[in-house]
Formats: sequence, C-alpha cells, structure tokens
Amino acid sequence: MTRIMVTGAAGFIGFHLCKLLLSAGHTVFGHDGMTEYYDVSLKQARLAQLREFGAFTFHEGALEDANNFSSFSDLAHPEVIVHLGAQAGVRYSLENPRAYVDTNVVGTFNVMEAARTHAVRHLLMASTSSAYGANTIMPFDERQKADTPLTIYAATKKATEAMGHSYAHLHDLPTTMFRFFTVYGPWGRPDMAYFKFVSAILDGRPIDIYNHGEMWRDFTYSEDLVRAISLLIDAVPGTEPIGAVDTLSPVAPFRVVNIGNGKSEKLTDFIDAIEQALGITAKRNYMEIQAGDVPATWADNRLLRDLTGYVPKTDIRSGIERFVEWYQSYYGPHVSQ
Ligand SMILES: CC(=O)N[C@H]1[C@@H](OP(=O)(O)OP(=O)(O)OC[C@H]2O[C@@H](n3ccc(=O)[nH]c3=O)[C@H](O)[C@@H]2O)O[C@H](CO)[C@@H](O)[C@@H]1O
Repeated sequence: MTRIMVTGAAGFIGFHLCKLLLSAGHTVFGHDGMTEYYDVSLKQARLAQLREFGAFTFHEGALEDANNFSSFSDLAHPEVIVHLGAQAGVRYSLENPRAYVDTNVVGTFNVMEAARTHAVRHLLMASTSSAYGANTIMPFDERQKADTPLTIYAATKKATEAMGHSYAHLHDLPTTMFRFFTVYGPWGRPDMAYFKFVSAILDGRPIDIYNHGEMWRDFTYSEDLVRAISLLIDAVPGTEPIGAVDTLSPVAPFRVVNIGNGKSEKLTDFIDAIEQALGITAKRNYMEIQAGDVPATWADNRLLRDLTGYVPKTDIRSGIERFVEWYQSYYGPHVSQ
C-alpha cells in the first residue's frame, strides 16, 4: 500500500480520487486551500466523508505558502503525489487573473519541490483540455502543438506542463500531466454548466446558453475520470514509449495524457439530458459566446487506453441522471444551493 499525497482533496475530483484510493487501502494525505471560490460547506461535506477513513490525514493551507506546504509534505513523506489543487474556472480567470498565477504557477512549483525533496516514485499533475486553446484539429491529440491558450487559466496550466518537464529532466522525476475534459458528476463544482443548469431549472430561473448552443464538449464522468487517474498512478513514465501515440519526452520521464470520453457532444443535447432527468423543460436564454471560451473539445484517448487498458465510457444520459439524483438528495428536490 502506498503513501499518496493528494492536493485539492476537498475539491470535486480530489474528493472522488481520495475515496477511491482509501477504499483500495492506500494511505492518503489530503491537502486543500478551502478557498471561497465556491461554497465552502460543499467542500466540508466532501471532507467529512473522507475523514471517516482512518488512513486519511488532512491539512488545510494555501498551495502558494511554501513553508506551510513543505511542513505538511515532510509529515506525509509521500511515495506518490497527485496534484489536483488549483484555482479552477475558465471564466473566473478573466475577473481575478492573479489568483491563477499564485495558486497554479507558484503553488505547483511548491508541489514540484516537495516531489523532488521526497524523491517520489511518480508525480501526477492536473492540466486541462483548455491547454488546446485555439486548436481546431479534432480530436485533440496530445502530440499536437498547444501554444495558443485563450485565457490566463489555460496559460497557467500550460506553464505547469513546461515546469513539470524541466523537473522531470533535471531530477529524473517521473511526471505525468493530465489534460481533463469537462468533468461532471455527483459532488460536482457549482461553477460548472451542469450544476448551474440543474439549480436554475429547479428554481424556475432561465439558463444562460452560450454561443446560442453551438458548443461541443467531451463530457467526462467523475468516477470514470478518477478510475483513469488511479490506473495512471502505476503507469510510471520510464525511458521507452508505450505504443505509437505516446508523448514520452525524449529527454525526461515525462508525458502528457488526455482523460476524456473520446466523444464530442453538442451542448444542447447535454441540456436535453438534464431536462429529461429532471422531467422539467428549461427556460432557455441563448447568448453570445463568452470571452475566452472555446467552441469545441474532443479528446483523442488512445494514449490513455495504451497506458491503462481503460477509457471512460459513461454516456451523458446516465451520468446526468446520477448527478441529478445526488443533487436532489443533497439539496432537497426543489431547493437551490
Ligand atoms: C468553469 C470551468 O472552467 N470549468 C471547467 C470546464 O470548462 P468548460 O467550459 O468545458 O465547462 P463548463 O461546464 O463550464 O461549460 C460547459 C459548456 O457549457 C457552456 N456554458 C457554461 C456555463 C453557462 O452558464 N452556460 C453555458 O452555456 C460553456 O460555454 C461550455 O460550452 O472544463 C475544463 C476542462 O476541459 C476545466 O479546465 C474547467 O475548469
């Protein structure tokens, strides 16, 4: 059993991952900034479930606080680090860009320092499909150039990929960067479309639909995503590429891997699935595209399959049904958050 440190443990993906790792018998050291970017009580409720496991230790602190972070990592003395903590959100990065530089760039540097100090077996860090920026060739393949980020959020995540590569090279630190594709599911993030839509529809409020619904996303269900992460923990980058589409660096034990369903769904079909799960028709407010938003994403997930033998497969209808079920049990049938 492995000592695994997870940053962003009270966050949406971190919570699901910690639960999976703890259930598998690992010792988990969770870290989270508990920031007020969205409802802190939701983060506390996730944490309460993790605290039920005896093998879970939690520490609260800002990622960018180097001393605070290094004292926790000294205590954890991890063999593996999964870095999911971040200032998330594509659209909020237009309002508060500095938070992204502080948490994502400086914070990630602190995590890399901890990984180097403890000579971890594998450092895994979250990047994003937003790193593909203005790319238009679909599906997005990790070997494509990704040099046109459209927001400071995407730019900071792309920066962490470059930072990760340098440490992998300099310190022979096996490093995997994930590019996540629009993750949704129970215990999700209130700033994301599915959460906002369900909440508004139950309240009788209209939903804002950007770019008149001419949007496509590779929607990835949370449980599939964390299963992929847990399998990637054992896919430690070495010196030999695995399969024909590997992104293994020629000069470092480093690779970038997409985690997505490998399907691009139209936003309006996703909304249809939400209406069906709720049995309510939404009041639709069609709007222009928002600054920094990308019209389409679609993951090429062959590398994930080559590395793990697994690809996400939950379809949007069953994933949305499970989200709605959770939402109504958590907030009550007609009460919004
Ligand atoms: C808020 C946010 O950044 N969420 C994540 C999401 O972005 P992403 O933009 O894909 O996810 P969202 O759930 O926020 O939006 C999904 C789709 O719904 C649209 N939409 C959204 C809100 C709304 O009120 N109305 C509306 O029409 C968006 O334009 C998009 O086309 O996936 C990325 C990875 O791929 C992550 O890095 C981001 O952290």
